[in-house]
Amino acid sequence: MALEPAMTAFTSREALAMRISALIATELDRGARLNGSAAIAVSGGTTPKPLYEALAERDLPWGRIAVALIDERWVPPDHPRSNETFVRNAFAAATCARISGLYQDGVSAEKAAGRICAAGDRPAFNVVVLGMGEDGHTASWFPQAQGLANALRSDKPVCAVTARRSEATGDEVERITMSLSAIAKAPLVILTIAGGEKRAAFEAAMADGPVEDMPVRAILRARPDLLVCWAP
Ligand SMILES: O=C(O)[C@H](O)[C@@H](O)[C@H](O)[C@H](O)COP(=O)(O)O
Repeated sequence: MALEPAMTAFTSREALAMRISALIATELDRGARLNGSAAIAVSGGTTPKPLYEALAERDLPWGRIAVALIDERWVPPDHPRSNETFVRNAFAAATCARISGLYQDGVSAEKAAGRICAAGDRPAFNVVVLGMGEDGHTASWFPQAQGLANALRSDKPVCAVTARRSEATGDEVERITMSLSAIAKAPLVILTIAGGEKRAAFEAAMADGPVEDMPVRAILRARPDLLVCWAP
């Protein structure tokens, strides 16, 4: 029987944050001890805030731990929707953490992705923390988005995607995101979701169907060992 991701249901978002921050801390501490440094790639959004805050309180060698973004809405750090600023605020307690963003002022996401790939300085991540939208997107792999196929097949660490503009929120269209190949390399891949709608979306994503319709399927199928954590 093919291995498939199993969901761990927590009684609350706080319980998820406490348990999973302990698991992540163990992985980062081990990496820092064995290799001298460790790295975690994190999603933006809102759900993971308690998890990041709990992790930032952990007693870790933060000066040797890189915290990098999985993706970025193509807005500057002073924009209210900046993932970089969300992450910097959530990890504020880890004052020595080496936090880096993806946004580059004055250039397109495509141009910045090319520069980042050429620089070749994205770390090998010990842990990746994904979120998921109710439409089945993860990272910035949006359904039917321009650039999605490339993000799912490229061997480059990051690429640009043009998401569909949300009429409701007028969300920005241009994004930069880690590729499937980069995310799937991490020893520990964690997907955190919250609420009934996202649980239903996850169940739908677990069913057969095109990756283009629910791109989270790409990582569920590439890494059926990933840890799916749900809270009400
Ligand atoms: O830029 C982003 O929004 C994130 O990187 C995105 O992939 C996020 O993980 C999902 O949209 C879920 O967001 P929530 O967890 O806030 O619902």
